[in-house]
Amino acid sequence: MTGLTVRDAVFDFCRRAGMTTVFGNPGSTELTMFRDFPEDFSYVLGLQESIVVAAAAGHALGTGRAGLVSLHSAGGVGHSLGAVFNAYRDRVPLVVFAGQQSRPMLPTRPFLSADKPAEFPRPYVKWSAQPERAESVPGALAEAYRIAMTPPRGPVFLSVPEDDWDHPAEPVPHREVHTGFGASPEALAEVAAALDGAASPVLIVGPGVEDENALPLVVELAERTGAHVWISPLSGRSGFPEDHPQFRGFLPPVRDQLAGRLEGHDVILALGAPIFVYHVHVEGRFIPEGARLFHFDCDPEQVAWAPVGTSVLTTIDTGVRGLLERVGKTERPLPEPRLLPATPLASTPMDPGFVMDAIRDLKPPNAVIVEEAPSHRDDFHARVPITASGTFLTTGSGALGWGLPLAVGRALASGGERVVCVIGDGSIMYSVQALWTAAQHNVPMTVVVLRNGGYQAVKALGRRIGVESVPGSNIAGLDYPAVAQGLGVPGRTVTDPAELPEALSAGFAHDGPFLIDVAVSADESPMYEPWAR
Ligand SMILES: O=C(O)C(=O)c1ccccc1
Repeated sequence: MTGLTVRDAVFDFCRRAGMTTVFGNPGSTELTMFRDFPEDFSYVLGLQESIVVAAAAGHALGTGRAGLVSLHSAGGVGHSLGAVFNAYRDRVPLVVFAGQQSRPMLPTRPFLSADKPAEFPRPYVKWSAQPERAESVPGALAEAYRIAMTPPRGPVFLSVPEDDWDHPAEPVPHREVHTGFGASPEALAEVAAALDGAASPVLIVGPGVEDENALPLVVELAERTGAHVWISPLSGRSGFPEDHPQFRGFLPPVRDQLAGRLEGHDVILALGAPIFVYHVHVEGRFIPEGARLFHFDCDPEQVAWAPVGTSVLTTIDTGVRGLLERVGKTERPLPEPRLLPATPLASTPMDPGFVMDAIRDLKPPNAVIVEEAPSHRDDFHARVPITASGTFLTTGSGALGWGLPLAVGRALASGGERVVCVIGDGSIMYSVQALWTAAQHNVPMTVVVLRNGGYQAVKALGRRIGVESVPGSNIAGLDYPAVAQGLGVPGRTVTDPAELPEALSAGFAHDGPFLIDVAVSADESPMYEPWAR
């Protein structure tokens, strides 16, 4: 025997994996996990479990390592699940520990205990277990971690009864796992031939490109082929330099509109992008008639359910590298340059576009934008071009309450860059306690609340189908700077457009978190129906 406990072996493994920041919210069933908490680990407290998970995700996206999470038994896991759903769909690697009552108590269903703990977070975890024996916990963690980090990455879940942590255990042997994998030469030759022979190819860049640090390769492929480039609908990451002359914009999450944007292209190559994320149902073609679609992704399930096209199971870096070895240089006409929309006139309340343009012009050059302002998403993308990999994050899956804690976690991983969280007044209230964590750690984050007084995206989606009045969609009467102040974050309200530049500049330069609440006008048009505008 080595004299080690399960706890020693677990922390030793986490240390070797670079997971030394625990995002958590503790309870009695986790007390034994934290006996003699190692000095080289830190614990970041979130005041509710969905905040804990989203902050760990922001940290993971900032560091490139898996996030480490500790949740309280059944209730805590329940609170976290909306964020776990986003982490799963957005492919963020997280190792989630959950507490559990001691094994001898479990037969009589004690207070706080989880029934069928491994089933609770499914299907939104890649792997889930409560090991049969205490001494199996470290090995189960190693397996879980490797699964979390294997493309497509995602959350894994480990329920550990509290009496397991003091149990003797062996250390986990060191192992390496190389997780990239590639397409067959035949598949690459087929796609390369299609690109070479295309009259007008188009690339659709999805979040997988950033996940795999493949952006330089994708830019090279775009320039080699002269293809137009779109970002996939509702992508949760930046994907392509939006000031590049070949960049065309974001595809709409509506089937017929999306196919319309691709009209005129004969060869479509989707890279790390699901085909396709839609938000509302409309009948129609997936892609234009006669076009050939090729789809590169690392997820066997996605290549199975993709409704059209030829899928190639590959990680994006290896797949694109393989294409670059085979595709010739073709000069094709560049698309018309994209123009920024005109800045709206100053008004009270302010047009949201007026605020976005000011954010674009005044934000620090290395800022990372975290966006959760659903009714302004299209306008935001049109006005604030993202030009560097890793500098835009949002939910690609839709569970709100993710953006603010994601920004806090990303700011905790900051190497000097400022995080600018652009968020709706509806969105921020799902997880506003995340401001407290931001204040405790004095993170470099500026929150800009676009306050339009309601769940405007829901109203706008209602308008597109003739539901003119949506019950429960007004949320006026909240004082956001006062709420922030109560959680330890200074803030101010701006109603006069003339004050906005000074307020933003001061907020971006503030030492620590700062909140700016801006009264904006509510858009009256239906969502996703541009012809109605
Ligand atoms: O459609 C919705 O109800 C919704 O919650 C949502 C989430 C993100 C963006 C837009 C709408």
